[in-house]
Amino acid sequence: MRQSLYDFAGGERAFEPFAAALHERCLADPELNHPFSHPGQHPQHTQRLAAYLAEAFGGPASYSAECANQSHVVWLHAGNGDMSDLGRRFADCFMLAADDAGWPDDPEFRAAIRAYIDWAVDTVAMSHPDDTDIPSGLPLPRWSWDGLEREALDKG
Ligand code: HEM
Repeated sequence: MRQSLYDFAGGERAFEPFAAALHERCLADPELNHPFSHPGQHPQHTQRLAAYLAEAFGGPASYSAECANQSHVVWLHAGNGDMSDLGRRFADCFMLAADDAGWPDDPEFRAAIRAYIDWAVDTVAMSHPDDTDIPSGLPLPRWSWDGLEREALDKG
């Protein structure tokens, strides 16, 4: 079986540096820094984001086991109105963070993670701009070289 995106990125050690770089990139962006500068954000933000992304890319299901489910993450981003420009900026930061963290610059890998983040921006961050009424118990979506793993979604 083909290596997961998680393993290809570098496995366990690859995700915290990536999440830290992504957070730095967001803070350095003139628009994106606002949502990330609100008080009361989770003190373990970077670690939780790292665990979420590791699981999304085929790593261990630690975020689902120890943190929360997809419903919570969608809810965190819901009800903020039109964020389309922020979404595009976030996706750009995501790709720059891959460089910052020294992730492989293999073109197929980069295309797979670009496809993921474009999809995730729509699904996670912008699916509920005007309400916070999120279906409960949504499983964390897994992404592979071929895109969304629907089977994982169906199984929950
Ligand atoms: C428009 C783009 C986005 C903005 C402005 C944004 C903003 C935020 C903010 C402000 C937080 C911190 C919430 C808190 O701790 O109170 C957060 C947490 C988080 N975001 Fe985003 N986000 C965006 C896109 C995304 C995307 C596309 C994903 C998924 C790939 C994502 C995954 C997460 C995760 C996993 C957390 C941490 C949840 C936890 O603490 O358990 N975000 N986001």
